[in-house]
Amino acid sequence: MSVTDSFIAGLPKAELHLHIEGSLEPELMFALAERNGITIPFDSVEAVRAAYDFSNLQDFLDIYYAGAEVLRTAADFRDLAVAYFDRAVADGVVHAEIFFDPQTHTDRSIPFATVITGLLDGMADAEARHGLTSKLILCFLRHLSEEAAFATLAEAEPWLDRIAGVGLDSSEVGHPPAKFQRVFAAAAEKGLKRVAHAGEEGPPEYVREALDLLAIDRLDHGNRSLEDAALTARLAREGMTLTVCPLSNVKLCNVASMDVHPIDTMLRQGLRATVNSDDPAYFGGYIAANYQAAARARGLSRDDVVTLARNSFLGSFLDDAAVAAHLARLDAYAAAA
Ligand SMILES: Nc1ncnc2[nH]cnc12
Ligand SMILES: [Zn+2]
Repeated sequence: MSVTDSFIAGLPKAELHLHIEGSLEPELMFALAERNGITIPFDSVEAVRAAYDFSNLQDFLDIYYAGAEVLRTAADFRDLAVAYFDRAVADGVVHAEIFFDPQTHTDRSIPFATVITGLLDGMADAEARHGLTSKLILCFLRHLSEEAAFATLAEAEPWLDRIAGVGLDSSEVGHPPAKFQRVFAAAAEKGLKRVAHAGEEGPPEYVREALDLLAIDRLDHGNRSLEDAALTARLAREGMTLTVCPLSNVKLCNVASMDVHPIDTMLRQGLRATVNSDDPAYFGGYIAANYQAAARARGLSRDDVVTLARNSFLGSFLDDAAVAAHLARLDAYAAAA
């Protein structure tokens, strides 16, 4: 059976790959710039959107880090998170595990505590108003040094009971997972989960390093794993969750067009693929738009999109009872809709 946009929007789902700084819409960017007395190098919201034309990951990252300049106070981080959660709820998200990049802020002298207290406030607001649960994943910027990552982990120490895991993002090629093996081991010793971007632009070898050297619990993107049949078989065998981001892949030119996106190939090869929005303010759509675009272009069935949503709960860091409760609600939705 073909799948409708409204079925997708109402489908209970978890979002597992979302950079909170990447949910900064141009309207909020202007509002925060004004509130904080900052001048930004754009005349209008339309001019900002027009600048979002990327030919690779680095093109995007340059603009994304510049955009984050307007985030200064705990209220800014709270407002950013509240705006994301409001949009996510409208897209059927019932649980979100969100990335934040503390180094983007601490390197501008914004205290770690300012960032995290604002985000935690926004998370509490989403749970109170919408019943949406969420977890935080602290990402190390891989273009920076191992030493800087260790310093960030040390700064996070007072907050570790409110951080579910660590991740690895930013410029992939030239910064292999091996560079962060020791800091990931230290994070594991502190009881933190581990995820890493790998195989977005980098080769399958980076995915192997993420598995073998970082002992990841989840693989962010992972698209280029498909170039290596043995690696693909291993990911399927090990039940590794891939957090795939279709609109991001097209916008960053990692996939030529949605018509050739490999999301259906991933499912057919037995990979536990999920669909996510990555940096929705920059890539043209939130999670439902990602499901819808991929479903339309690749002819996904209703069962396929239910499988993607099921995978999002199975791949989450929720406990078994919470996962079971979400799966029961998902099954009830699929049976009734
Ligand atoms: N898609 C992406 N890849 C790597 N780092 C990122 N930071 C924000 N979005 C990212
Ligand atoms: Zn990402």
